[in-house]
Amino acid sequence: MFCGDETGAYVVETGWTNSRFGWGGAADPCLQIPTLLTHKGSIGLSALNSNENGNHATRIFDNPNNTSEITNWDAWETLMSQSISQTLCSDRPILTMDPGFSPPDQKETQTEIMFEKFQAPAYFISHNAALSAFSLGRHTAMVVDCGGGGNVATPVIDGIVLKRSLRRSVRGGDFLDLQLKEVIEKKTGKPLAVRPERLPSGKYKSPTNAHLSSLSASEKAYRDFCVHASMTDFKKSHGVSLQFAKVDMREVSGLIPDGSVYELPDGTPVNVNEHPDLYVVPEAMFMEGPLTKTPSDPAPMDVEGSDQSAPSDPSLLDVPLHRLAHSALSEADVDCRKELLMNLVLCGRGSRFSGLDTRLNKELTAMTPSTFRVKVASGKGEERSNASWIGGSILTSLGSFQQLWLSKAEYDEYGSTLAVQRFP
Ligand SMILES: Nc1ncnc2c1ncn2[C@@H]1O[C@H](COP(=O)(O)OP(=O)(O)OP(=O)(O)O)[C@@H](O)[C@H]1O
Repeated sequence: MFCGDETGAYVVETGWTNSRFGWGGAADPCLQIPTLLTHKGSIGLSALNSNENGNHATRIFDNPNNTSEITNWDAWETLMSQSISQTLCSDRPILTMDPGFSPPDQKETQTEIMFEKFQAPAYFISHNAALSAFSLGRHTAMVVDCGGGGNVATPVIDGIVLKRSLRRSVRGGDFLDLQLKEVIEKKTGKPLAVRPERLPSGKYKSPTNAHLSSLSASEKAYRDFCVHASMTDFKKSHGVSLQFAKVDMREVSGLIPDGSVYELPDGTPVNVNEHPDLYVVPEAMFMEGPLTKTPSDPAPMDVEGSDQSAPSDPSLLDVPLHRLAHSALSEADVDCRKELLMNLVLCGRGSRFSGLDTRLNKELTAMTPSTFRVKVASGKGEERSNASWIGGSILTSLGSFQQLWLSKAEYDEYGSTLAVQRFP
C-alpha cells in the first residue's frame, strides 16, 4: 500500500506510435511524443541526430509480431527519464500500461527500473483495454483499439482483461499508411519523397533543433517517421471524407469537395478529386481474406533484422476488424457475450475515420444472432485517441485505488516478482 500524502500519480502510456504522459486526475496527457523518435540519450527529432556508431533513432518496440515487446530498454529508459524531466515529475507514484500480450518478464524489468532508477515511491501496471473501458464508465466491455501497430480486440469483464480471448490484427494505422503510400506513388509515378522541413504543421519540432537536413533520406528511422507522419497528415486532413462501405467510386467522387488538393512533403500536389481510390484505402480494415504475407509476418514497417522465423502466435490474425472482434467474442464465456456486444468500446487514434463505428456496428450485427444487439460506444476526438490514458488518469485519482499500488517497501521486501503476481 502506498501511504504518501499526495496521490497525484504520473500516468504513462507507451504505444507503438505515440507515447502519452501526464498527471492522474487531468483530462488530457500533458506530453505526447512519437515513440519512434526515441534513441538512447535523446527523444524527439534530436533522436534522429544521435549518431552513435552510425545508428540513428532505434525503435523501443522493434518486433512487428509483438508490438508491445520492449526490445530496446535503453531507449525506453530515455523516453521515461526525458518525459519525467520535461514534466517535472519527481517522487510520484507511476502507472504504466500493458496491452496484455507483452512478454511475461517485461513487467519485472519495468518494475525494477521504476524503483531502482526512477525512485518511484509506488508503481502500478494496468491493462490498456480495462482503462479504455473505464474511461467511458464501463467495467465490462469489448474494447476494440485501433492503433498504429495493429488493432486489438479485448474482452473486459468486471475490470479484468480476458487475456486468452484477446485477438489482434496487423491491419492498423501503419498498414494503412503503406497502402496509402502505394496508391499515392502509383498516382504520382514516383517514390514518396520525404523532406522534414515540409512535415505537417511543424508539430514534431525538436526542442534541441535537430539538423535534419544533414541526414540521409535513406536512413531508415528517419524515412519511416517521415512516411508515417506524412500519411497520418493525409488521414487527418481528409479523414472526414475517407470512406468505408463498399461504395461505388462515382458516389465517392461526389463526396469529395471540388479542388481538393493535398500537397506532399516535397511539394508535389495530389489532386484528390482525380483519385477517388485514395478515399477508400481505409476499406482495407474490412476486406476479407489475408492482406499480408502471413499473420506472423505482417511487417507493418519493414523492420530490418527482425526474426522472420518467429513462431506464429494464434492470437495474431490477418482478418477484418469485425471478424477480429467476433473472434475475441467467441473466446469469451457464452454468458458474457450479450453484455460485451452491448458495450463495444471503440478507441485509439486509428479509429478516427468518420463512419467507422457505424460500419463496425453493421458488420458485427450481420454476424451475430438477431437476439444480440451491438452497441458501439466511443469518445469524441482526443478522448477517443487517448482513451487508455484517460482511464489511467481517472483510476489513479480514485481514493479507493490508493491501496492497490505496489509500494517501494513491498518491492524492497519481495522484489520485482511481486509485480507479476500483483499485475497479472
Ligand atoms: N484522424 C485520423 N484518422 C485516422 N487515423 C489516424 C488519424 N490520426 C492519426 N491516425 C493514425 O493513428 C495511428 C496511431 O494511433 P495511436 O496513437 O492510438 O497508436 P498507438 O497507441 O501509439 O499504437 P498502438 O496502439 O499500436 O500501440 C497512426 O497510424 C496514425 O496514422
